[in-house]
Amino acid sequence: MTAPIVAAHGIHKHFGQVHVLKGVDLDVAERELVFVIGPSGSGKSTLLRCLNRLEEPSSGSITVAGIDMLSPKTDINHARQHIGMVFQSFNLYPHMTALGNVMLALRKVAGKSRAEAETIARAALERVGLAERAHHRPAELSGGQQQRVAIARAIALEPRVMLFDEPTSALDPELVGSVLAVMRSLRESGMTMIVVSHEMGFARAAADRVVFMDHGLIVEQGPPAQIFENPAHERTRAFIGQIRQH
Ligand SMILES: Nc1ncnc2c1ncn2[C@@H]1O[C@H](COP(=O)(O)OP(=O)(O)OP(=O)(O)O)[C@@H](O)[C@H]1O
Repeated sequence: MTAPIVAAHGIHKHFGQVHVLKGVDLDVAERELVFVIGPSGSGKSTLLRCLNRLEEPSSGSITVAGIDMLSPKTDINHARQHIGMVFQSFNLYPHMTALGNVMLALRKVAGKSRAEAETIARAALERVGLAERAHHRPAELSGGQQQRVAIARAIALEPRVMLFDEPTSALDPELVGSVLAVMRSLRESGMTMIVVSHEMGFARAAADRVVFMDHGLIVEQGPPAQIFENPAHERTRAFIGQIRQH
């Protein structure tokens, strides 16, 4: 691997007495799409949240796009511009339009002028297929459209890496495809992505690597075909069997 764009080494995270991440190492190459799977409570969300320091790791090192994320000298708000994050719940401001939500991030986080922010926000909404809905409020949009606004808000900041935490699990099944299509086009444009999700079809089609986490550790990783069809570990096999039944 050439120098990884995300390098997380020896990550531990405790919540009080609970040891949630127990020494996770994850290197991600530029343009790679890494899928993270694992049982509920295995630490997948916590790992993503440590990568952009929404959570403070108890120990370890994290570098993203050359920035030492854990250094006290790092301006974390500035650093987060490089790491877009999309959550299960879209976290849009309900009183603002789609355009307003995307513009707010550009104005507050990137310090863009109103005119600049509007131009960039419109282009980002276009990219997720929502140019026509720019003036709709979240309540006037489907869940899939709201999630696409959230993606537009993140990509408008031109991040180097995108983190997705169960981006489709709050959506009605018929809306999942539209969000996956946007993720696929991002992937095709060369975006580096780390995706926590159980969308195995998408993982098979788009992921370079699947990482299986259990009890705060990466148990096994490899290409999707290997992890889904021929996992080496009993725990991976049991988990894949479970998600297949859903
Ligand atoms: N802020 C917090 N305070 C205390 N415990 C937490 C906190 N956040 C997460 N945990 C605990 O850390 C463990 C891992 O949670 P995490 O959300 O990372 O798991 P996950 O693999 O993403 O699970 P899921 O698939 O259910 O989202 C869980 O036991 C959870 O209860």
